[in-house]
Amino acid sequence: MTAIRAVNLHKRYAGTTAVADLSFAVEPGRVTGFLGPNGSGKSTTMRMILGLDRPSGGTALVDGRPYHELRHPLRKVGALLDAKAVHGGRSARNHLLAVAQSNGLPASRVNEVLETVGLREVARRRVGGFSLGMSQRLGIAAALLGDPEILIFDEPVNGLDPDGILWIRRLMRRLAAEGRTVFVSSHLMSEMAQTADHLIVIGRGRLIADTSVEEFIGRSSQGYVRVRSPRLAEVAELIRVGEPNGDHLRVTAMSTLEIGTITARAGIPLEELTFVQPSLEAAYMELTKNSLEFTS
Ligand SMILES: Nc1ncnc2c1ncn2[C@@H]1O[C@H](COP(=O)(O)OP(=O)(O)OP(=O)(O)O)[C@@H](O)[C@H]1O
Repeated sequence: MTAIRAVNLHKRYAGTTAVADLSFAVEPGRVTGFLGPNGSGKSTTMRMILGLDRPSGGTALVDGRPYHELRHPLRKVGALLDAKAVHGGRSARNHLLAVAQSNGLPASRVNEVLETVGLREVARRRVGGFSLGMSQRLGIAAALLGDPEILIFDEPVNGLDPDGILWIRRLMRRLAAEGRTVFVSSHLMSEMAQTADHLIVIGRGRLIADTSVEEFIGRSSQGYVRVRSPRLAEVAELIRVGEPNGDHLRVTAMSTLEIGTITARAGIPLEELTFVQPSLEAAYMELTKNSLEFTS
């Protein structure tokens, strides 16, 4: 059963289209990365899934229903959107107790989730004094309170130190291994490559790719050969398949050996003949380059 489904989702704010005709499905038992540059509409989409924003068109379904029709929403879906959006005067424990009580969840869950996120020792401290990493952990504790099948995390590693990042990655992998649905946004390909099984990539509110991470890596690891020569025009004419790119040629249809053999036979000197394996980040930049809100 598909856990989250967006069908022709659309969101317009005055003067801005934040999400445009967006359709995708998020399946259980894996981590699905929701990837896109800043301002591409990830938070808006997540807010529509969670019933916090009303779509201008289309629908967002959680377990086959709009969020507001779920009988026990927190038992179905837990979310971390903005970690700092909690009452700073309360202790971590009281914050979680308030969430549990107002949602008909047993108070016994509070200690369990405090333990899971490693905040037991600081449970009585005021949330207002928490670091960003501690706040993220608290937000995740709140998301886990109802022991939900579906988890939605918006940029959970933003601003965390390496320990915190590793911890969140492991937690997400564990939740998915338990058969839960994990839908997590990020603007960093490198982060998603290490955490996600599947990717939904958007740019300017539109779907760019819906693919497994494996496939994405496979597709983007084709590479090309960079050729530089003081007689570049002659090289281009000889090999015919090179694409001029500034002071060099980019060749995808020939190997370094083929190019080297042809140019050696013609007696043309080369300054450079390199096989370039693009990084995942580079592949992602290439994919989204036309959909950046601002380019520097
Ligand atoms: N309440 C709002 N009113 C007006 N415009 C908004 C509002 N919320 C978002 N937007 C606009 O909608 C677009 C998408 O924003 P959104 O926050 O969903 O993107 P994002 O991918 O989550 O970005 P980021 O990674 O920077 O959080 C942006 O152009 C943003 O300025």
